[in-house]
Amino acid sequence: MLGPNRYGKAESRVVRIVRDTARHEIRDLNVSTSLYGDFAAAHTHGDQSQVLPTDTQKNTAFAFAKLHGIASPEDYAIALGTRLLDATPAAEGAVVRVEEYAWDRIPVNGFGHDHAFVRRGGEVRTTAVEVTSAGAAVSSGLEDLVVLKSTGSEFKGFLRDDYTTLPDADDRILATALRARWHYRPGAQPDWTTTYESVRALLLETFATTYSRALQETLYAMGRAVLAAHADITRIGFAAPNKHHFLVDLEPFGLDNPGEVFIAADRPYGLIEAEVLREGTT
Ligand SMILES: O=c1[nH]c(=O)c2[nH]c(=O)[nH]c2[nH]1
Repeated sequence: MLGPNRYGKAESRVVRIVRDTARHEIRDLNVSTSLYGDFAAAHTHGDQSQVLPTDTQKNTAFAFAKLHGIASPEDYAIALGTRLLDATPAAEGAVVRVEEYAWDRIPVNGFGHDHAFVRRGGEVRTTAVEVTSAGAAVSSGLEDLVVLKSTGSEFKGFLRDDYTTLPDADDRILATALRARWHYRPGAQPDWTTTYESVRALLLETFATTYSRALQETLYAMGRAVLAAHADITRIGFAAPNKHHFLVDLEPFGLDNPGEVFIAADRPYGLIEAEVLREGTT
């Protein structure tokens, strides 16, 4: 038997320039769409009559960047998902995932240039919208928010067995490339961008100011801070690689090393994942 299935166009790179004035704006997105529903005939009988081609989905992503603009990734994804669902009778749902890459104006003589931009490093803003007849379920997030604190972090008192070699750490570097995704309550229509910026600021501030007994405790504190400040958000999930920094033994060179020189290991890394939910939600 055919099991669950979905199909769509992954990673359309949609760049939208707003050029109504000499001072241009840029939005740079990576857009993935998919449809699910009753597409059994396409799998069992090669019948494409209910299949809106992935090529059409891609075209719609570009057309909607022109027609609707990109006020925010969330607004754009809701509009696109609604259109794809409406256009496809067999579809029960449309899922639109967006990553946004940020560009800053290049400073020239102290002012941001009108039409020359420099890509902001690393961090990506994300959204995932699922549109069904019940409405749009929206989650938003970020990836690769790389943060480090050079003290204020320990890891000790852990379970030990025959294979444990890790010593207690009273004062270590804590670093991660954070992935976070938060879910809005059904029907919420906050200012998506203001909320994104507020959540990002709360994550950073909590990371900075919370003494960490483990990355697990830090994630939980960050999640609680977000839920406390945003009634529209029902849960937030994290994936945080523990980017280990090991103290280098400088004794062979007659040097002490009181937490000053580290080797940054890129792998393996601890991978700490957690969700924080508002009570009464699942
Ligand atoms: O914050 C941490 N959590 C762990 O679960 C763990 N395990 C480990 O080896 N180091 C760390 N650090």
